[in-house]
Amino acid sequence: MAKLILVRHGQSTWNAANRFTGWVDVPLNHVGRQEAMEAAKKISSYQIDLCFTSLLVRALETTAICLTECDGACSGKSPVFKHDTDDPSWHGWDHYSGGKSKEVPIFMSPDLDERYYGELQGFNKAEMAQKVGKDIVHQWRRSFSVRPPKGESLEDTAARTIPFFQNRILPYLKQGDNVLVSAHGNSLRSIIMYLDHLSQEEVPNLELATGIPIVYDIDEGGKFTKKTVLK
Ligand SMILES: O=C(O)[C@@H](CO)OP(=O)(O)O
Repeated sequence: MAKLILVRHGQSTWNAANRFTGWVDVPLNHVGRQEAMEAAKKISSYQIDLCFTSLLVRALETTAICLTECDGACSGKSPVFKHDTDDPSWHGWDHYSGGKSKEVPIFMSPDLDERYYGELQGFNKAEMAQKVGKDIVHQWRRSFSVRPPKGESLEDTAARTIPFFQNRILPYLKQGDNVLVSAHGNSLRSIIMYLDHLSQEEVPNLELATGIPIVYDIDEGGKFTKKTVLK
């Protein structure tokens, strides 16, 4: 029985300022780092075999804190961020060989990045609601198929996150590995929509808190048998 642990990054500076963030690469604030430390404690009994994260620093920081701020999660192994060794500007792996017994590899992918918020990025959410109306802003933020101006809908986001989940993450779960995924409110909402079989009408009500791990049990056939929210 494998575990899939999904965690939305801790509070970022722009979560705290109530600004549309999307692909703007803002870091965690103090509260976010504390939340990530709490998440680390909550997942410490799971013995994580590998990790996937987006490329955005708030998810990378959350990953690093989750895998270093508790004794259990890495079972004495080193967490190692895996960069693209085909990139000619990359250097550094020549004299290191890792492997499952020594490290917890962390794979980074833009497919797990937050939904792109287009022209809304940087604007305050409450001020935008006053300007264009609460209902329109709610549609932009939570509907499945409505796109924010020049941005991605949740449907667009799902078109990259779900194939990534099926092709890159699920094979590890099927072979019994425990996998941590550190990502974002909407990239994770799209994955949870798929895992929980939520309809387009149900998904607007799905909200994810920062830094709260969600654990799924998966059997050998890749069937999801249980979901636990570690509040
Ligand atoms: O601004 C964003 O990128 C996201 C997540 O913080 O916001 P929302 O919850 O409004 O989709």
